[in-house]
Amino acid sequence: MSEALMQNTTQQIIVGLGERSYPIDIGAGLLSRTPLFEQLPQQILLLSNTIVEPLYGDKVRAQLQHHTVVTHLIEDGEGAKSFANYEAVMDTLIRHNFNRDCAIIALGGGVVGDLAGFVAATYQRGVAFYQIPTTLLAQVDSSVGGKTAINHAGGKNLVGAFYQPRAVLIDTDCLTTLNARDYACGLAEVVKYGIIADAEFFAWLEAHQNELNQRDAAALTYAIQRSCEIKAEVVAADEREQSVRALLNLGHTFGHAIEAAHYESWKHGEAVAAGTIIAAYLMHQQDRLSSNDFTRIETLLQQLNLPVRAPQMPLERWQTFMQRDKKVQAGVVRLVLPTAIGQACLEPWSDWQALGTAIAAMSHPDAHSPLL
Ligand SMILES: NC(=O)c1ccc[n+]([C@@H]2O[C@H](COP(=O)([O-])OP(=O)(O)OC[C@H]3O[C@@H](n4cnc5c(N)ncnc54)[C@H](O)[C@@H]3O)[C@@H](O)[C@H]2O)c1
Ligand SMILES: O=C(O)C(=O)C[C@@H](O)[C@H](O)[C@H](O)COP(=O)(O)O
Ligand SMILES: [Zn+2]
Repeated sequence: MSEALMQNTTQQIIVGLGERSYPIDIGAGLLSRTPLFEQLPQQILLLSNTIVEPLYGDKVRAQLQHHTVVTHLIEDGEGAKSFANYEAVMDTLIRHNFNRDCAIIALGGGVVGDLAGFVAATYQRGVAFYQIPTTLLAQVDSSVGGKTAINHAGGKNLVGAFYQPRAVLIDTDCLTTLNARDYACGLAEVVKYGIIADAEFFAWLEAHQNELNQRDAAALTYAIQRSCEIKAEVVAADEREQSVRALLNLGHTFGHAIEAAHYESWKHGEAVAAGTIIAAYLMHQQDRLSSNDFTRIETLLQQLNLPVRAPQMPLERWQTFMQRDKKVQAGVVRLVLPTAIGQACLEPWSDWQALGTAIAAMSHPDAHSPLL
């Protein structure tokens, strides 16, 4: 048992959604805790992938010995958030006669969590859902807030549902096995919270970038905790993205276009980092973000091993994907735009010329992760 668990240093954050409120527990070694979750039903589907299950599957199943557990594994990678896997998981549930009082536990990163959540939202019109996120990105972002989805060839997350988990269990020890690129991806979403909501947190990230890059346990736990606090607060205020929740999409309108065009070579966090720079540059160009703040954003992302230039694509290609963004209203793209560190707004944007200039300035033919 890890020292943190023995000292009982679990942090708990509540996502306040009335009767659908749920806890996020954060700590080292939590996978060895009994029970993993309160009031789990008898039938459990453990959804994981071929990378994560060999690492942590036994630990989870060891805590579920009094339950009937069926494990379903999907392949690794963004491509697994697919209609084919959605159907395959449904087949497993039906083949094993899972009833509506079953539970689905997601063990993995954002891909596993998003697919598991969408299955949980729709199997027999909705069954209990639990998240055990194992990437930094999933721990700070995707496991919290109930956005679930699969991808379509026409774009990211185009088919999905808002469906909240019953609980989220974050074992920070899982991050020891994560590769450097996926670790950096999580930091992109952490930086996002600083930019949209908390200038002090952003300054803390600048001051602690060395510790974060070295995965220092204390720094990492604080970064996860603060990120989850911000996300929980935003989701509680606007569960279905009618207003303030849209800010969590900073960099994503551009980022999703990059991902959709380059699923093989760009990971979500990397695309979000490059998208954030485009949004920041656009505001800087319009004199609505100071050059000091623009430079701070660019520098921090670089220091955290994230790309700060997007791949080059014709403007029409950007436009095709961006027009499918879920924030589009009456055909007009709405962008999340940083106006200062700690502050952002959501704005309709129809000036494609200015957008094209910003995209071109922040794109590069050799753009890719600095860790490649
Ligand atoms: N629902 C939301 O609110 C939300 C938020 C952000 C991102 N997302 C989605 O999440 C996905 C990205 O998530 P991600 O970055 O976790 O990607 P991912 O799920 O593909 O995981 C990244 C890689 O890490 C591996 N992995 C996972 N845990 C590991 C561990 N502990 N040790 C070693 N390897 C491990 C995975 O097998 C994969 O190869 C995207 O599809 C994105 O759209 C959703
Ligand atoms: O929780 C949210 O709200 C977010 O936007 C979080 C994002 O980091 C995440 O990538 C989300 O899946 C994007 O959602 P989408 O609605 O743009 O598909
Ligand atoms: Zn994201």
